Amino acid sequence: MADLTLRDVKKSYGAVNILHGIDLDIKSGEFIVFVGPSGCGKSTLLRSIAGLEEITSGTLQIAGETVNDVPPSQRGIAMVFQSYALYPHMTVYDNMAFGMKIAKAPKAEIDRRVKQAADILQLTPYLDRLPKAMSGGQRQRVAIGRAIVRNPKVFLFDEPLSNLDAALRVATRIEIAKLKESMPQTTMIYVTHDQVEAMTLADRIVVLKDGRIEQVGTPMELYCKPGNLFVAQFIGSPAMNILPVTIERGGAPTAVRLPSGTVAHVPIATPANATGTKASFGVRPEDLRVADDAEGGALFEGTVDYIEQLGEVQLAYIDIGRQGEQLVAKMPGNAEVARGGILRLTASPGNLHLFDENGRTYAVSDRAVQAA
Ligand SMILES: Nc1ncnc2c1ncn2[C@@H]1O[C@H](COP(=O)(O)OP(=O)(O)OP(=O)(O)O)[C@@H](O)[C@H]1O
Repeated sequence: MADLTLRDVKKSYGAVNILHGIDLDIKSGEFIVFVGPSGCGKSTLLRSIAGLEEITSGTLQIAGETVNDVPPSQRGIAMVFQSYALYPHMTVYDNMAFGMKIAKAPKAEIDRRVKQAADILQLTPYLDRLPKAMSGGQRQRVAIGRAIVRNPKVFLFDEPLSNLDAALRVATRIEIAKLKESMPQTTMIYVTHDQVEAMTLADRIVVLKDGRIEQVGTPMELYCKPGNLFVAQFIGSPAMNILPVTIERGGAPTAVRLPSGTVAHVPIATPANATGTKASFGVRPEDLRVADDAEGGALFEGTVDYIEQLGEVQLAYIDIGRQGEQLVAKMPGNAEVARGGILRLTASPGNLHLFDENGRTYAVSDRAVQAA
């Protein structure tokens, strides 16, 4: 059981600032995932929590205790790395027992904990094997087992699945989700590049960019209500379509002029003085559908430039504007879409997004939705 509190945490390497004042509250037992583009500081933040990096300023508390100056081994944390970091000459059992042996724990207690962890991770048949006689997925389970044995308050994972092939990633991801269920008291923090891991494992996702937090929220909050353009385009695959628009009339709903010249009524409230300003209009590829003739005006009309057929779905790249604007639409794999054909597309008003000149979301209000 451990809450974590980060207050104005900064980290520099020499003159280079990497983390610019991170404020974050993590509740005991939460599964938190850090995501963000390469180099944004995810690993640095995780390693700072672990104590493997010393923070330059700010406060880091674990279970109410300020741990800025507490060495990693005394923080009650365990970390699982991408590279497994197993001892090649030791059996699975000895790898898992090693930390407790060093800590001079009683033999019977070590044995009980190793066997319990092996049971959770289905490693019991492999306890006498050496790591080289195991698959990548099994080795990563040993690395996780070694961390479980230490009974940590906080479990840290640094891209633990990125060395595994696609099928093993899926299987091990499910193992980690089940592991979380079997350890509901343990706080877990997980760094990944993988959207699916972030969406499926996280209670809350922390989106980082250039050493700053862009947004913290549940996976569905980030997907449905991204706070800004960056989060809107970072969460979801393929990325949300973004088009430059002008606000024709602020209010609720808001009238926006699309690049094609079409005026769309978006059920999002904007202030009256937004009239005439530039904005960004967003719609996710999966929210676009072919407009029904009976439905009246389509939002977009364009020529299919390219199609990527993925089986279950196909991605249609559609030229829609005079300035070369292109939309991606995710459509059923069996939909009749032809390269060079004309498509008329629309989306439910509730699935439209609007961002101000600075990239911040104009929030959907109930009043605006009713008015649309
Ligand atoms: N020891 C170091 N000395 C100097 N700069 C460093 C050091 N470690 C990391 N950095 C820099 O800090 C920045 C953040 O690195 P970090 O590894 O935390 O990013 P990340 O978000 O985890 O990236 P990735 O997703 O590629 O692993 C990068 O610009 C990196 O070059």
